Amino acid sequence: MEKAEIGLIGLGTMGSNLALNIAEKGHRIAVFNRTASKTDAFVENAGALKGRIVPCKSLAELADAIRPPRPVIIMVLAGKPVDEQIAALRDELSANDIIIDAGNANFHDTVRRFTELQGSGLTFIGMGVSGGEEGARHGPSIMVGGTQESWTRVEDVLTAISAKYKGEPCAAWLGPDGAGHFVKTIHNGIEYADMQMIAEIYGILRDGLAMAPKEIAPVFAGWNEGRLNSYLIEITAKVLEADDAETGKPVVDIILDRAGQKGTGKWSVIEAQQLGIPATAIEAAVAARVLSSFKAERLAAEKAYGTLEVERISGAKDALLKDLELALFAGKIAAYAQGFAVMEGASKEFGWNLPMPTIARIWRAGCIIRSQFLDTIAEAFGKSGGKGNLLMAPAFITMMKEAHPSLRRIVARAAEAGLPVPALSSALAYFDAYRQGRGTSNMIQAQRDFFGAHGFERIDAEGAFHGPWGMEQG
Ligand SMILES: NC(=O)C1=CN([C@@H]2O[C@H](COP(=O)(O)OP(=O)(O)OC[C@H]3O[C@@H](n4cnc5c(N)ncnc54)[C@H](OP(=O)(O)O)[C@@H]3O)[C@@H](O)[C@H]2O)C=CC1
Ligand SMILES: O=C(CO)[C@H](O)[C@H](O)COP(=O)(O)O
Repeated sequence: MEKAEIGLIGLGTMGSNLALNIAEKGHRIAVFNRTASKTDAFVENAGALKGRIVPCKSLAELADAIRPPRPVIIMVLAGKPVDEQIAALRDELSANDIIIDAGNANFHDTVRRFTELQGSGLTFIGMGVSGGEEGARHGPSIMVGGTQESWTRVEDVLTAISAKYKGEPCAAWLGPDGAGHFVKTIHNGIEYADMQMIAEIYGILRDGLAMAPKEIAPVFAGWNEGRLNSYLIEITAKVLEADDAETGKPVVDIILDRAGQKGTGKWSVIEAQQLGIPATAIEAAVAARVLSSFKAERLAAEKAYGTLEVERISGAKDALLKDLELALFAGKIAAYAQGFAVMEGASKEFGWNLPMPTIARIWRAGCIIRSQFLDTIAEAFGKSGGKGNLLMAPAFITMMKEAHPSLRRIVARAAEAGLPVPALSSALAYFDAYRQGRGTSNMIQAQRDFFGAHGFERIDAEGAFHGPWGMEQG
């Protein structure tokens, strides 16, 4: 039988679609799934692509079906399952074969796996893939970490299956070992912030203006035609339009307000904290998902404090909608500035030399946060080389100057109305603190020195000083 060019393990949502994408681009692919019945069903439903798919019932069969040197993609749940698959593959593969972990791995695991495989003859690639089901099938954004030499060996197939932005492939080698998975993690952190801020604006429209889903849908659809144009805004409008077949009610109204999460948002926040880079909008988004999961506690608290009235915001609706659009845009700028700053911090810390303009470019299509906005970021980073906070790029200074007064008004009105906007208000506070030449941490320094003799710097002299606190010092 003709040998396959590539193998794939894990025929779940992402793996099955990625396998079809690879087959569609003309590559013969061998596939294996832990639950064999899924492999059979997958091949059965592969239609015209069936002839390019080699179903395998074991990893030995999979290895035998691929022409060496073998590239094998693992697309299973993150964590232990990946380690188990790598351990089992090591017995079946030989020198020069490449193992590619394409799931959402924690980059620390990727660095460890990369190191463990060094000297084994096998090569390891940690690859972030974004785009969900649809992206995997028709073109995801692909973020590769590993040796540059290993990237050249798989570049053709990965660029072929990736999304294209005006003909440019959204796949790139971003740096050694964990670089690809780190960038994918921060992509997801930004995704969390984007989604949370959209949900907060939806909350203002629903509870502040008492608008029904079908009234809100055209608002988002309209914004999708302007500066907020993005996949997430587009699907938000579609979500708001959809009805539940069983009840006839808008689907969004029957979905429980308890958000799930698989870990990438939390990893983003942990890494931001470890690197000492503020990522407050992302942190707020992760915390909001956690708080959303305390459903019973929230219901009890609502009972204790009393239910707030719906329709809490009044005034000229057109002006308010314009403010909401600009507020969301300003929040988005701050959240992306934070995400890119975390990547810049990691790049320095781990010596990765992450190519920021390339990252912005490969996020313009295929991935969940794809947007017109990323093209603006790519352009700004193209000029600056991607160094420094996005908030200091000339184009972003202009945009933020126009948009931040709206963010300020919306956060203030939401606070007055009792509507929670944690990500938007964190974004605003970050911006206000970032642009404040003289902040208030002189007081923190005074307090630290008062109770702990930690010392402080003066504005008018070099050196370390103590305050006149006397015996009260702790
Ligand atoms: N869904 C999405 O939008 C995206 C997901 N990802 C990432 O891709 C990866 C796969 O996700 P997705 O396809 O959604 O997940 P699914 O739940 O759809 O599929 C999971 C796959 O993992 C396999 N698997 C689970 N546990 C084990 C194990 N212990 N040993 C061997 N195989 C195992 C399953 O096999 P079996 O059929 O036998 O259970 C199945 O093939 C994850 O890392 C996810 O975070 C990345 C981008 C987007
Ligand atoms: O990687 C993805 C999108 O980019 C996955 O859909 C991921 O599952 C999203 O994260 P979470 O499940 O935590 O919301």
